[in-house]
Amino acid sequence: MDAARADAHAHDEAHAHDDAHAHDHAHTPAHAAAGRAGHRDRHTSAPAALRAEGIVKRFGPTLALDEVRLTVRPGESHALVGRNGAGKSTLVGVVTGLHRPDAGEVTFDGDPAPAFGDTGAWRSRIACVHQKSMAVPDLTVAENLFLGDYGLDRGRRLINWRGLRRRARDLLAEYGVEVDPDTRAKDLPVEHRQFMEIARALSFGARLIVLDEPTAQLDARGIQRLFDKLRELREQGVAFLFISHHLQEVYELCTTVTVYRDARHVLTAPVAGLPKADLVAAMTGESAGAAGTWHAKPAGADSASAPAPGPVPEAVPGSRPGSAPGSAPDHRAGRSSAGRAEPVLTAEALALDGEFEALDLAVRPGEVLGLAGAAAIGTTALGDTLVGMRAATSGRIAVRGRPVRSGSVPHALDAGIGYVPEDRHRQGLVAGRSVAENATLTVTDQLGRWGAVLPSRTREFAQSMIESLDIKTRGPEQPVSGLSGGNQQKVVVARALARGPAVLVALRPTAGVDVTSKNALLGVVRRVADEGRAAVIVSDELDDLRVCDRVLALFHGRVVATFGSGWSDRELVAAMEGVGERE
Ligand SMILES: Nc1ncnc2c1ncn2[C@@H]1O[C@H](COP(=O)(O)OP(=O)(O)OP(=O)(O)O)[C@@H](O)[C@H]1O
Repeated sequence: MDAARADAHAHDEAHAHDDAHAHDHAHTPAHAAAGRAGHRDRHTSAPAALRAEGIVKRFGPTLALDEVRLTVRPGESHALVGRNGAGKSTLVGVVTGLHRPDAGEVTFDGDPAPAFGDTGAWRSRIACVHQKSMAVPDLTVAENLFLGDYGLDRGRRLINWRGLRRRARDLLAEYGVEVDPDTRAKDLPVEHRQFMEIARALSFGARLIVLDEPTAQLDARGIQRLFDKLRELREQGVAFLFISHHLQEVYELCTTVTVYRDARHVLTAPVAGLPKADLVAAMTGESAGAAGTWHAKPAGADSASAPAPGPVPEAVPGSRPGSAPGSAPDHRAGRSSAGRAEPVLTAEALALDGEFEALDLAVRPGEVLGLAGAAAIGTTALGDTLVGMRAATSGRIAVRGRPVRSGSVPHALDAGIGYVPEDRHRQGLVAGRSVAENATLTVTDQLGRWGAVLPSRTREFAQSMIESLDIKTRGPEQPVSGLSGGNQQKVVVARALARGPAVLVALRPTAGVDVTSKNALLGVVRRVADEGRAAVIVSDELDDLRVCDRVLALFHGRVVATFGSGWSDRELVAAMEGVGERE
């Protein structure tokens, strides 16, 4: 057992016996707030808002939860963290009445959980605000708030629309949510949609809300407003279970953290005083490696300075428009000659009306270019345009000097542009198909003669991807729908790499990916460039951008600043927020 593991083990031991033990140390502001709000703490034996004990859940041969436990106190912000596939979503499914556990017990405020299938009773106990909207897009906020609950009209055939709107306004006001009840859900910014769903949950009586990666689609200001709102509600005794891969957010918002690893509970501890390295060690079972030192050595130095950049999976033979990893005589050739070499990807006067203004780009061999900016202000549209998802209003794109037809994904693929889309559910994966089939979707023409896909080649190729990207799956044959969210994202990246692209364009590639896999994925992107190809990362995640050699910050569809690799978080964030000064 190494030191870190021993450390994590010590934590396990310290906290394994009784979750409540962790709370002995947790006299945090939240607990004080809960006390002020009239909520008894454990010393006056208040029952837990949620207690799950000995939960077991299997999906076929997969043991997703192995006798895990979780206790959330009234008015507490409790983080549940763990690597992709650790069992977090499955636990949420169990405690929200979505999955029936194979064993174990769930109680709310000391009462047994409602009967399986009694949705009304479950939602008066607990609600989950998902990453993806659960609202009906074409209905207004008021209609969504009271969907399936026309209580004010019970016994009447007609819905009292005016009453509904008034009640919606009262409800939103009660929780301090400033959203117009007449807005259609599809027109709401993500942040307001989340507020609406929180208000809806509270209106059913729930005092415990699960937030599943709530900040995934918010910009920095949106995150602050969300956190302010959550703190305010916590003061009123509302408890939160916060699922996140952003550990700094766990430290900022939560008072207690529980870690699951490989379907098991490994740690529950107060957040204050828990070193981040210990938390990561508990998640991974090993000591945390140095992260984020992508540019530790000057350009042209040996690439060994980057943290654990796993090997880029071998692309399917004969499939690569880009240079083959093995064929690049000098793996660092790209970076060292980045200034001179012909660009791999160019865009000239590229523009898309309403999204971004005419801009020029040149990404050279060995270079990772970052396009930084919130999704809402043109960066996603720019990424989509580079990969053919959207047709530019004007301008040209070329790969190694060869023009690429605008607005055609197949043409972009043939030209050597590999694409990691942002929304893996909509654009990334075919749910019913296996990991192997999904990973090779872009190369089926290379996997057998005359269009026949040879299962053995598909499997072999998928297996190498599974190993290189550390995809947690039962094997290449498992349907992707059975993978955890983060592991699905890795399959999307595998698919983009399958063709050995000349340039890899990745939109927020690490969204939903755990802390260790994030480094592995970014390492793969880095290596694509180090092998003499090129990469573009479109993101507002600072960790994604750290791997870039050059970052262009966009604000309202315009490049407002350019950074080399030595930027500080503050100056890059300021540029993305439109208040930067560096050009
Ligand atoms: N519907 C399902 N069918 C089969 N296996 C499943 C299903 N849902 C989850 N699993 C398996 O259960 C395990 C736990 O998955 P879960 O989604 O709970 O992980 P997670 O911790 O939420 O991961 P992530 O951070 O990637 O979302 C994984 O091995 C996953 O493959």
